[in-house]
Amino acid sequence: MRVDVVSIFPDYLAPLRLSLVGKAIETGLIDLAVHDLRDWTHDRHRTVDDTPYGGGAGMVMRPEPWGEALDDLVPAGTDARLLIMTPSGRPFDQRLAAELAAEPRVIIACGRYEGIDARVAEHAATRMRVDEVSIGDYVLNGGEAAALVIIEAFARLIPGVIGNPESLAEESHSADHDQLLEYPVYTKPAAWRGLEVPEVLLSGHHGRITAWRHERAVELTRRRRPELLPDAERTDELEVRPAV
Ligand SMILES: NC(=S)c1ccno1
Repeated sequence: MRVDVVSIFPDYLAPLRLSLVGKAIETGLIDLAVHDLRDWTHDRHRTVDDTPYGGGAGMVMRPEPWGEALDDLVPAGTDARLLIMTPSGRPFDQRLAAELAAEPRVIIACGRYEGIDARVAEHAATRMRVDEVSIGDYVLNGGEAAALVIIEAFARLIPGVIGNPESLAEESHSADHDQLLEYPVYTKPAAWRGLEVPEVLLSGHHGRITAWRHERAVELTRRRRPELLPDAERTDELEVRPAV
């Protein structure tokens, strides 16, 4: 899989060279290229922004550098998916992460200032798939932090990136886990500061352990994210429990 990231702060993406994503890049599972948008400017000051039409505070990213960058990175006839990081985008979730993990090429545009001229997405959509994506209902100073989150979320789903694919099966929000939140996990010691590991987990009874874990996942999801509950697990009774 080829991933291109375009930013005016390319060094912000340096952490991608670490840990599992970094190893996937080293082994060639992921081909990552990070580009400086200013390489597609032609003036002495390498200008990427200008004042907004219609007035208002702040600056808007000019369309020309983005247009030329996408022309170079996505030649005509190339199958690619462009992601534009913006707080006004569609919510990023595990389902979209799984979609992206199956893409041959992803280009991520990291906006700054008040955002990227809207015509960039409009023009790009005439020749590639474009998604304006948000990692949450909050505003960052730019799209770079969002790009780090999204790349990590989909890269780990690419076969071979995670050593043991079994560990993906029961994670929060995974399709194999009915999109439930993950059950609580424990390791040695069995007793710590007066707190005991739930006895069932020490029983060696795999059927009971599986049932207990599912019950905890449903209970946690009902308490923290009831909208994620599958219909089969929804109940009408109001459960009053300590907020944990
Ligand atoms: N919430 C997202 S993705 C964002 C990008 C820039 N600012 O916020």
